[in-house]
Amino acid sequence: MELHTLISYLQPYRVFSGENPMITSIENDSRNVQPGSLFICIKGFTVDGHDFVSNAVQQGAAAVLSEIDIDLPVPVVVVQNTRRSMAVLADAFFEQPSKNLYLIGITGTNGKTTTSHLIEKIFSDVGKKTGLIGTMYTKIGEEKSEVKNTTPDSLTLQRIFKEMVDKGVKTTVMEVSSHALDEGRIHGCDFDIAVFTNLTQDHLDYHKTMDEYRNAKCLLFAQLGSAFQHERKKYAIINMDDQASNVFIKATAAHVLTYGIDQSADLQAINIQMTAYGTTFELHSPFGKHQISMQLIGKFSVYNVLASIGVGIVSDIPIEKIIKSIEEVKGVSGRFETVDAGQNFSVIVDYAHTPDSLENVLLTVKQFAKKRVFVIVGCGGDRDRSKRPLMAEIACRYSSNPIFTSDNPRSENPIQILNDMEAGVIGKDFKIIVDRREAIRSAIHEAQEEDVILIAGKGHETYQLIGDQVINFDDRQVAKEAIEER
Ligand SMILES: CC(=O)N[C@H]1[C@@H](OP(=O)(O)OP(=O)(O)OC[C@H]2O[C@@H](n3ccc(=O)[nH]c3=O)[C@H](O)[C@@H]2O)O[C@H](CO)[C@@H](O)[C@@H]1O[C@H](C)C(=O)N[C@@H](C)C(=O)N[C@H](CCC(=O)O)C(=O)O
Ligand SMILES: Nc1ncnc2c1ncn2[C@@H]1O[C@H](COP(=O)(O)OP(=O)(O)OP(=O)(O)O)[C@@H](O)[C@H]1O
Ligand SMILES: N[C@H](CCC[C@H](N)C(=O)O)C(=O)O
Ligand SMILES: [Mg+2]
Repeated sequence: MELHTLISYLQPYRVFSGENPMITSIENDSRNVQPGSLFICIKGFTVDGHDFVSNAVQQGAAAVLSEIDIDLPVPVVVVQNTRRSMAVLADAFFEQPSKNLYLIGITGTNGKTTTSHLIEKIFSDVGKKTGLIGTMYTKIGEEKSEVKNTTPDSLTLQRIFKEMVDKGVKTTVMEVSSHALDEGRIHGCDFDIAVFTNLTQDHLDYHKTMDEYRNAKCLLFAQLGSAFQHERKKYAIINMDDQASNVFIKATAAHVLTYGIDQSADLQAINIQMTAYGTTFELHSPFGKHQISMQLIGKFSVYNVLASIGVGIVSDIPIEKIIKSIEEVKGVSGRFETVDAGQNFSVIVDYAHTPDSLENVLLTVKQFAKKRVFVIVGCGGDRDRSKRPLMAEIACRYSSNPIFTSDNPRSENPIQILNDMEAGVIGKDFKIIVDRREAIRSAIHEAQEEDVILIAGKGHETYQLIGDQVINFDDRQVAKEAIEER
């Protein structure tokens, strides 16, 4: 695309040089620039992309998008906000790919990955080619690619959408993180459905207050558009049991379908019964009453299922087919995943890394535990410090044998993170074992028949981030090895 055609999508800008080169790619990382690229300089949280402009030009950038006037031998387009402009340009450059996708966005503190997998299954079971974007990977049909963020930056996102469209994807389900919303990573996305799972404390390092965090999440619903737009109906699927539900409803002009357990809602789960092997409940919906018997465990799983059923219903998928898909789901990798190496006690690996998710998962474990409950838990470095004492307190409240350990300390001193956790449980009984492998081994060696060990926080992760090192580490593998050592 010629530079002038591309930048015609922008709001007023200044351009230096009358040249009109052919733009063959857009890049926001100087290290990826090739001859013909438009290099976009982003002022980041750690570095300023404007500082890499000379590298970009040396590597052949055909033009530069900047927030400041720079004297360069290639055309420089100056805009007020390059991050916002990047979303506009990426959408235009890749020919507005999200318009050709049935796009479902999921936001909320917990349950995004789980719910997106449930929704993906519902759609693929009715024969749609699906795409999925989230914490674990990007998936096109069965083909998976690694990701850096839960929600990629706008440029990467539009590139993925374009690849999805080219590969015949019809329905894309994506997790939308609060960081992504705040940074405008999803500007330019034409969503058909937005789902709200829940809002509890996380990421206050970034958003500072719960109000700001909620406002960021609301942006998905504001961006959804009107109830009927571009010949398509738009829906917001909202959890009525969450205190913030009404704020989310007010934020959207789209149609609203609600779900809940405790509050009355369009889709409601009644008479929930749980065993250690699954959950049953009665679904009351606009289509009548249906009995559901699923393999997923916990009240929190019922919420994820209700949200997914809501998406299926507003997408005109017959309710019987939706229910069949849900009942077939065994679980999502690293979410309440059991490790079985022939031992006579239970080991569960779960991705709970917020106070609310830890409480939910421990409450679920306690419902079935016949003997002691061990929990091995840590808190991520360079993340919300204020959740550390809360998570420690929850671990002590609901387990007989809490062990605090490391979970991706990143640039922080692991001992300092553990000190922050300890501040929430002064005078309580717990162990501290800094090395996560040793913490897991200790619990497994101590466990007796019918005890339960919950290993929380890392779920599907296959690494431990210590300083700037990425060390191979998989809770499931480490637990298996420890069981075999016994
Ligand atoms: C704090 C934050 O949100 N940071 C995100 C942000 O980085 P940034 O824009 O500030 O980038 P930066 O590293 O300062 O660099 C600025 C610019 O210089 C460029 N650069 C840099 C070096 C160089 O040699 N040349 C060059 O051109 C960079 O490409 C970039 O364009 O934008 C990047 C691209 O979108 C993200 O990858 C990055 O996420 C970092 C890795 C991160 O840790 N983010 C977390 C907090 C996050 O976003 N998490 C949520 C999930 C939360 C949840 O689900 O619970 C997520 O969506 O992943
Ligand atoms: N609806 C829910 N409500 C509360 N807790 C939940 C819910 N669903 C899952 N959880 C808990 O939260 C953990 C993380 O779930 P999941 O990965 O689906 O959430 P997420 O929103 O994608 O998280 P992230 O913000 O890291 O992407 C699970 O392992 C489980 O302990
Ligand atoms: N999306 C979350 C994942 C946290 C996972 C946990 N293992 C940690 O590293 O804190 C985050 O980036 O805050
Ligand atoms: Mg996720």
